[in-house]
Amino acid sequence: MNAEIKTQVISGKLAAEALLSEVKATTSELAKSGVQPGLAVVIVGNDPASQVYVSSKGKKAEECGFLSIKHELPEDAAEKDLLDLIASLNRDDSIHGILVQIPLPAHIDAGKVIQSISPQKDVDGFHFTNVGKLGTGMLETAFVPCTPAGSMRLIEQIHGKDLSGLTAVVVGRSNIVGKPMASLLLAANATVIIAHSRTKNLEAMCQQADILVAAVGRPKMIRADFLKPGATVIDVGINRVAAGPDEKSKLVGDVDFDGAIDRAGAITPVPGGVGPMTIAMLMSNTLRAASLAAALKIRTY
Ligand SMILES: NC(=O)C1=CN([C@@H]2O[C@H](COP(=O)(O)OP(=O)(O)OC[C@H]3O[C@@H](n4cnc5c(N)ncnc54)[C@H](OP(=O)(O)O)[C@@H]3O)[C@@H](O)[C@H]2O)C=CC1
Ligand SMILES: Nc1nc(=O)c2c([nH]1)NC[C@@H]1CN(c3ccc(C(=O)N[C@@H](CCC(=O)O)C(=O)O)cc3)C=[N+]21
Repeated sequence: MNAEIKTQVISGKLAAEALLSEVKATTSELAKSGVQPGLAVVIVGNDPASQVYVSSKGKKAEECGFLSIKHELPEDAAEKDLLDLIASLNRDDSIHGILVQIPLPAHIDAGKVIQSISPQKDVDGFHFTNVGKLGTGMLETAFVPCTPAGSMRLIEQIHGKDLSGLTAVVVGRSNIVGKPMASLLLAANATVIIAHSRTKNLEAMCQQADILVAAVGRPKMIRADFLKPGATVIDVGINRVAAGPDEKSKLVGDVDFDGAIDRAGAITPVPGGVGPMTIAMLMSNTLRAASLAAALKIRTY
């Protein structure tokens, strides 16, 4: 390890445990007034990676004391069946959060499905209403996408809530990670650069970053020489790669962790970084949805 830089490995696992224990405590408080948060997770098809994520979301929801419901639709389910299911979950008072696992099969219009979820139950923060609130800085009432929200909490551990004067580079511009991440960094006063596949000289761009967020989906693409010494590196990438001829596949991020650790000031590992925070934020968003729904039941006069 570099003698001059003492690199901090940011544990998303620990931060997620801390957040989940807060969620559990607030859930027990809410139970006293007869409210139990309910999360419905919908999965279409049997992609093995999606199955793993969905069951871990269900397990965490139960651990938090939530009502946890899973709906599994076959790969060839009609779009209308999925829309009908969402309509019934929208009407169901015991369900406060609805998550439709992405990706969906190609014959289903994912955009249409996402927009059919009630914005008040959109714990993924993908509905236009929530995207618009985030984009216009109305964070008090928005549901913020879980991965960027979780990443912000990890950044907060290093830099606090106010990122004034810091340059943040987000590599990736997807609607579920890159763009909302950039909006949150901007809302926290960072100067934000969004890089993507058409960016010229990515390496020089990344070297500007006091905070670098990698959300690309390319294993170990961000190397040590992309980093400004001492930078905070948030690795969102989850890439399953072959480990060896007879070994099981393993997970790697978008950052070359072993190289980057000698140059970064702080860095998230994969696994054990952003991933667990994503799931913890989903629980936090579901609790928030349940609390807001309960508050709205109180008479105004
Ligand atoms: N930890 C977690 O909880 C989560 C992790 N992920 C992971 O994060 C990663 C990104 O996910 P997601 O945003 O959905 O992915 P997308 O594939 O939707 O987006 C990838 C982005 O990276 C950009 N990109 C691709 N190649 C390059 C390149 N060579 N140079 C610069 N930019 C490039 C693309 O640019 P362009 O727009 O020009 O095509 C695009 O904006 C994946 O590994 C995914 O598995 C995702 C969600 C949650
Ligand atoms: N509607 C929707 N919302 C999502 O939030 C959503 C989605 N669809 N589709 C897929 C992506 C991906 N995603 C992850 C969540 C947790 C981990 C996670 O916990 N990862 C563990 C490792 C898990 C493992 O070993 O496979 C870790 O990084 O330590 C990873 C990825 C949520 N996504």
